[in-house]
Amino acid sequence: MLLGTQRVNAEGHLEIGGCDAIDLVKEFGTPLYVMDEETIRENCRNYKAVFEARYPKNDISFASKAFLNMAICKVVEQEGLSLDVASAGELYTAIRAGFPLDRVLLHGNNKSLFELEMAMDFGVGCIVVDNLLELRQLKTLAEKKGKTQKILLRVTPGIDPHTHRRISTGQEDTKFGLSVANGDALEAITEALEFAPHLKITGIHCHIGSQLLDAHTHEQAIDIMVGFMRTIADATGWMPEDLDIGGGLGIRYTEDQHPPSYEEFGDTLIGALRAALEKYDVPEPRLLQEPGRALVGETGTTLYTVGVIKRVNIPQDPGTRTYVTIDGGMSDNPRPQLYDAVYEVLVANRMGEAKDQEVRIAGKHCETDILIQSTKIGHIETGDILAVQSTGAYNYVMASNYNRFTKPACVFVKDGEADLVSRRETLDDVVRLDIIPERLA
Ligand SMILES: Cc1ncc(COP(=O)(O)O)c(C=O)c1O
Ligand SMILES: N[C@@H](CCCC[NH3+])C(=O)O
Repeated sequence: MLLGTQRVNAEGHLEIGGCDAIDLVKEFGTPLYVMDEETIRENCRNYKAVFEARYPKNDISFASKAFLNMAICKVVEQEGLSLDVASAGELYTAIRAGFPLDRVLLHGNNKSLFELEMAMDFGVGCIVVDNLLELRQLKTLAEKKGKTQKILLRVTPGIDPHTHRRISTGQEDTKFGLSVANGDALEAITEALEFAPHLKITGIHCHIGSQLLDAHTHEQAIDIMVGFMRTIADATGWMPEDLDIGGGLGIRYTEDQHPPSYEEFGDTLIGALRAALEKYDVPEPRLLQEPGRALVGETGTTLYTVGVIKRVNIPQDPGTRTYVTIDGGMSDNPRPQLYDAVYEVLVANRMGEAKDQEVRIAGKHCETDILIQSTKIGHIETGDILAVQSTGAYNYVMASNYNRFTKPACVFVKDGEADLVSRRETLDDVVRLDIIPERLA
């Protein structure tokens, strides 16, 4: 499977964004996160175009938790998307990149007073309120500052999206949002309306889960959310103007995964929305979405250098297993450990070869950090370059310094050019926050 601008060039090497992966390794080293800028841009444009064609009253925010640095803020801004941030750090990145803050939404299930105040002081367009404590704190802050803050209320539609349990958020038993079913959400909305003019609630939000490989749960969520809009209007006389259905569309990590195309997803969502608007007699809201993974996931490739190759005996047939060890692991991609995530791998310097041996790809941490349990590749030697695909979402942003590894560099490739957008950490970076107190010196 080749994704985005990935190609095999005349040397039999993997090429991304017109750049030979082996040249990238020579220039930037490994592990290396390579992001295919043209495909990110195309994805932003296509996703937007799909919804604009089907339901013009809409706005798409990129969920920056999936991939964030200052360079992506520029790309997202240039492509006309809004930005969803979920912490002071994500917000600060947007601020430092000069992202228009009226196009930023702030999320978080336990926002600190510092985060709320920062958002208000910098003029963040919308704060997605998760709970009553936050609602009341925000009202007090807005009153003190003499400002009107736009908000959405995050609600729990009470449906299980059937994805990995650690990335399911739409069910009743969740730390996120307030329940539609037990009346908590309606109570909070009634209170929010009383907080005018300090708070201006414009609508409701839900996010049901991530890496969803069909649109069925989104359809259910839309029905519940629009039904809830009717309930709100009947109970309070106020009809929400905004309906935010979060993100969640899945991507291809392996060839056998078949998420809906943007078009299919758009058809299903807008079909469900129109049906629900009619069913509950609700006027057209502005439809907001926050895709993360679907815009960047398939655009990332991580390059690693192969080190130790070890054959070990195992009790079962055929009796041996080959461990191919890379120069990274769970510190640059914790997803296999956290979510049993699966990945495909290419040998970037031997692209045309028959895949005739089964191997296990292991990391170099003091853990059994297996990146890929079992995969077929061709001939492999120490020094070869492995390219793990679909690492554009929740990899770079989830990297850690476990075992005091230095975090890898990240490059954007486009039209044969490669630009460093986040440099590799140095050993000095690893100790830069350490302090030896005087009594230990
Ligand atoms: C509130 C919210 N919005 C958007 C997203 C983006 O999700 P995804 O990357 O699955 O599109 C998430 C993460 O799952 C989220 O929690
Ligand atoms: N980090 C998760 C996704 C979390 C979604 C954010 N709400 C993953 O890698 O799949």
